[in-house]
Amino acid sequence: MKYRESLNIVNKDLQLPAILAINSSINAEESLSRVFEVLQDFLDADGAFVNIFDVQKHSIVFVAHCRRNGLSSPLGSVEPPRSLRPLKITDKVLNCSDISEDRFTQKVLSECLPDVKSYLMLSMDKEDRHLGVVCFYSCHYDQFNEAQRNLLKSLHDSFSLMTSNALNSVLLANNRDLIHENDGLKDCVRESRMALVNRFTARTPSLKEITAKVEKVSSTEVPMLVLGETGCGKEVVVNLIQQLSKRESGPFVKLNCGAIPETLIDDEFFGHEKGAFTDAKIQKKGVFERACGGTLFLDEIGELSLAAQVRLLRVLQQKVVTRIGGVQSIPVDFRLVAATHRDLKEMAKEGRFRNDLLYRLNLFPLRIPPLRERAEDLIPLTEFFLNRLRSKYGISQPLVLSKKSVEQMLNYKWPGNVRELENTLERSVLTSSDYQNIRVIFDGEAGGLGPAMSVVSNELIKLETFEAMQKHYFEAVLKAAKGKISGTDGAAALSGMHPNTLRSKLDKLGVTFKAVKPEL
Ligand SMILES: Nc1ncnc2c1ncn2[C@@H]1O[C@H](COP(=O)(O)OP(=O)(O)OP(=O)(O)O)[C@@H](O)[C@H]1O
Repeated sequence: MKYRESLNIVNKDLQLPAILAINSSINAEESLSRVFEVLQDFLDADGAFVNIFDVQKHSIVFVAHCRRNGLSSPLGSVEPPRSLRPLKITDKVLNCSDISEDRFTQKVLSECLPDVKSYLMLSMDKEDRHLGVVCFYSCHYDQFNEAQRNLLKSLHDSFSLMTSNALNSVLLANNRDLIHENDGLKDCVRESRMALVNRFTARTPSLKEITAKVEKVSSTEVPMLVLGETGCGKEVVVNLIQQLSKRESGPFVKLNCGAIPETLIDDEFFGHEKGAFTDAKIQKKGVFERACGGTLFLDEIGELSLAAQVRLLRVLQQKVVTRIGGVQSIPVDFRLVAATHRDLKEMAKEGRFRNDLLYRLNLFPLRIPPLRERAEDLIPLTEFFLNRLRSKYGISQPLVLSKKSVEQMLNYKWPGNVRELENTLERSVLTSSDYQNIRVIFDGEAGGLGPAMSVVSNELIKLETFEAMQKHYFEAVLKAAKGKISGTDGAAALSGMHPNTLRSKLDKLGVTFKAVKPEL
């Protein structure tokens, strides 16, 4: 046999053990060190490495490295040199006898393996995409011959598998990093959203108790039903549920069932295809579809007709919807939170609410007690609202309720609950002439439920709109200040506001004034 032909013959004695060594592990480091052991005498290489190209991070990542003396050190990753191009590797393996002829590789290895002088390099590509390389190197020039190159060429497919496994591991790790980063970002968003909720919600003792319950089930997907009289804070609690849930970054879709006429409920629920009816100019998604991946809040669920309840139940069971005029079944994935001031059990007994729907909704009911049963909440809520009013109206001094008013408030029944408290305080502050001794004016329409009603003068109970009240108040203040805005005896000082805030307030209310000349 001629010398040249003998070089083309692959060393069969080594081929099979090498393939077995490569395939012995899915861990690239283990495979490489095993195959290196099999090939090291034949190749007479000083070391070998595998690197892959990470497209996401645009870097060359060394995933495995081993050296003849058994020592290997992690090589990390490097950015591909921008101004240089890699050598084109034809016929699967490149035999480079002098690294200075391949400036790209020379640059890539300059930091981590500066002593490399020659190498056999297998290029791993898939459909025009470069995956990485497997390289056996020497610290001497002109180390490798054709027989060695042929052997590596015959192992190309096995090395390919090893490289793509390594690439997958890197991509998985990247994914994990991204998930981690995403979780971190979600935590940040959640914290800032919670801070926002905290800013607009008084952390009353009852609310803390409710929040603890909500947190307990926050990792589950159970539907929740929030019960309570009107104005007691059901929506506040629903917002908390959403913010504490796993779906907090998903959509939060609200539908007030009491505000939708029966004829439109299907359209709200299911949406429609373009052209489904005369007015259907464009396609519309229903609430179930819009809430996909997030939370659907059905407020006033007790107002749903029996027919609409059937349709809701079907969606909850089958988790698919079809738009009006459509044929396609669209899968929907949402968490349901419902609220009502009605007694659904009573309604079910009377046949006005479906038992099967109630059963589904009532897995985790949260009852918010009316304000009259939450004496411990009254003071923190009052403080919270008074502080909010101060910043809303730019009042610099603290707002203090009269002692008598506080007593009346504690005895009052608050039929309109927290909403009534909020409105009552706003009205009282706006009509008060002494912020250090504010007399609370209770709701005249409340039906004489509290003792306070008797002490409020009828004239005040004939309530005007807030705007009109404010207008009258500021006109009176201006009159008392003889039209002066600033200064110690000016209207701003009298109303405890900054002069600029007062001017813009007067502007908004359309209060015109002229400075009145002091009488001589
Ligand atoms: N803990 C709280 N802190 C601050 N404001 C609150 C709190 N609870 C309720 N409120 C306020 O009271 C008002 C009524 O609350 P909310 O709308 O949540 O009540 P609701 O029970 O959903 O009422 P409805 O049955 O009429 O829909 C809102 O302005 C809300 O901001």
